[in-house]
Amino acid sequence: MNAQPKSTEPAELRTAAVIPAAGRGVRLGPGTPKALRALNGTPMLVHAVRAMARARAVSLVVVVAPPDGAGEVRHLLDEHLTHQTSDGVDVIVVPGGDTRQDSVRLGLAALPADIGTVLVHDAARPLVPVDTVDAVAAAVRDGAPAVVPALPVSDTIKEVSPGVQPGGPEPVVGTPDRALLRAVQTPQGFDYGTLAEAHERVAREGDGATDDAGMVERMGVQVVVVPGHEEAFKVTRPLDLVLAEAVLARRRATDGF
Ligand SMILES: Nc1ccn([C@@H]2O[C@H](COP(=O)(O)OP(=O)(O)OP(=O)(O)O)[C@@H](O)[C@H]2O)c(=O)n1
Ligand SMILES: C[C@](O)(CO)[C@H](O)COP(=O)(O)O
Repeated sequence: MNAQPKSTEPAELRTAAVIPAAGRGVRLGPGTPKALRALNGTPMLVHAVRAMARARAVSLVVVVAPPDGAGEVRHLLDEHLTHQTSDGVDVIVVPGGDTRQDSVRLGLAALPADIGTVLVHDAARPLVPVDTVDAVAAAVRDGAPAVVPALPVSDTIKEVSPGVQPGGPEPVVGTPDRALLRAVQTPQGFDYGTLAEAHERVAREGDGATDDAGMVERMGVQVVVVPGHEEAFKVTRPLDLVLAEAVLARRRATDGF
């Protein structure tokens, strides 16, 4: 558990985390919604909530549950989180939507009026280290309206045009300079007003993005990158579960939790 005291941020400028957890996890395969699947016996979502609650700045966590599963998620969190394991942070649960974007928007709508900074964090990135969360929150609080943690890419990336036949060979149209590419993670941190406006615009105009920062970029707001962490990877496919359980086993062996 983090021994550092919680931030002394004035009440009118509190920081909240919104955790979209309403996805099915189609790429992981059939079964329980992804966020509710267990990693070493504990639901992925519980790991994610603890990771956010441990951050110094965070004083409220909003979990966005599968649309028909808010009651089950509330029950599960009550079962797994004690005052100690949630670092005394309030955790509220709201139902989500059909897309990640809808779910984040519904999470933002549940925030009280005294939130100045929002961290949006995938339930599917359950092992993000607290230092990464703190670094994102600190960058927002230091004045950046939009902050994303990211890592350099290790593969060479090709841009393709659609193949003539689905599943057939795809013509390569370019090879971007790898040194300038970053693989983006969460939590992504925002000034509340900036993110709320971006989501309102997208809902109105219907042009989505695969991450929240992408919506803010479209408004012409400068997004900045801070270092991400290998352990903040997204659990997307079955092999990611194997890696996540190995990371947890290593943490248990080295840190005792
Ligand atoms: N309608 C949705 C879809 C996704 N998410 C959340 O957004 C995060 C990142 O999404 P992803 O990893 O793509 O999850 P899924 O959409 O569940 O995965 P898949 O595309 O394989 O179904 C996850 O925590 C997921 O629960 C959400 O809250 N609401
Ligand atoms: C937000 C995100 O995790 C940043 O990498 C990612 O864009 C989510 O994408 P997905 O389509 O939900 O996997």
